[in-house]
Amino acid sequence: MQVAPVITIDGPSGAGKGTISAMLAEKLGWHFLDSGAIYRVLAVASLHHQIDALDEMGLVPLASSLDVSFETQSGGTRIILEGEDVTESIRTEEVGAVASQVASLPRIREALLRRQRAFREEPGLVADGRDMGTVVFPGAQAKIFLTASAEERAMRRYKQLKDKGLDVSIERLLTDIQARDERDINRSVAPLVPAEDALVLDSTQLSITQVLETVMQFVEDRLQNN
Ligand SMILES: Nc1ncnc2c1ncn2[C@@H]1O[C@H](COP(=O)(O)OP(=O)(O)OP(=O)(O)O)[C@@H](O)[C@H]1O
Ligand SMILES: Nc1ccn([C@@H]2O[C@H](COP(=O)(O)O)[C@@H](O)[C@H]2O)c(=O)n1
Repeated sequence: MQVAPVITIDGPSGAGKGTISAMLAEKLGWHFLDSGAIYRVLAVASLHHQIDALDEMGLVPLASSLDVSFETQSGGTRIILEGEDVTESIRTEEVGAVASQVASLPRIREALLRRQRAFREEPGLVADGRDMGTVVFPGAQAKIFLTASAEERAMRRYKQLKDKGLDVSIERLLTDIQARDERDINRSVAPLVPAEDALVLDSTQLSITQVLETVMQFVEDRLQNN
């Protein structure tokens, strides 16, 4: 049976995965999976239900039956958790930190696998995360590992949050990013690591346009030769 093609974009927090994945999906007219949003939603659900972020057995039923929907509207995708719009509230650094704790639990990752794979639909999928090319879609047609220095990623996040009118400290953002990197890289399951067949792209010195051009060229080449 023919299955829809997949392009995976993995990498650390703030590397630009979401930005590039959304642009690529738009250009190709493909679906887009922001897998980090699923972990973030679970983090918020754990707070709602007062389940500790490291209580693996307590979180499994919640992860397996997570009441979340991704509703595409003209202004973008709205994320609805248990009837509440959490599109903006899942984006805080605090929720990101809880998400990375929840994501370190093997049974939680297992419980979320099917939900992520269900996004693979015709005409194709661009999937953004940490383990898209290594675990969730190992047979993807093109895999990219997008990275940048922690200092550059903290600076990008700082500008992003300042633009939203939030008062943040760059030192604190850098510490948070380094802690999240450490947890994502060193966890026992699905650690943050480039897939063997991934294009590793360091965007520290590259603009969004330059990254998109490089990624597009690589993807076109892979899709033609697959
Ligand atoms: N090459 C780049 N140069 C400058 N700024 C960039 C670049 N790529 C992305 N950005 C900006 O950096 C910020 C973070 O990007 P983005 O949210 O896409 O990162 P991410 O890897 O998806 O992070 P996370 O995994 O935490 O969701 C955004 O404000 C985005 O516009
Ligand atoms: N495939 C993934 C995606 C995300 N995570 C974890 O979730 C945290 C939040 O992700 P963002 O991309 O929205 O920042 C992230 O720090 C990871 O710990 C994951 O493990 N696997």
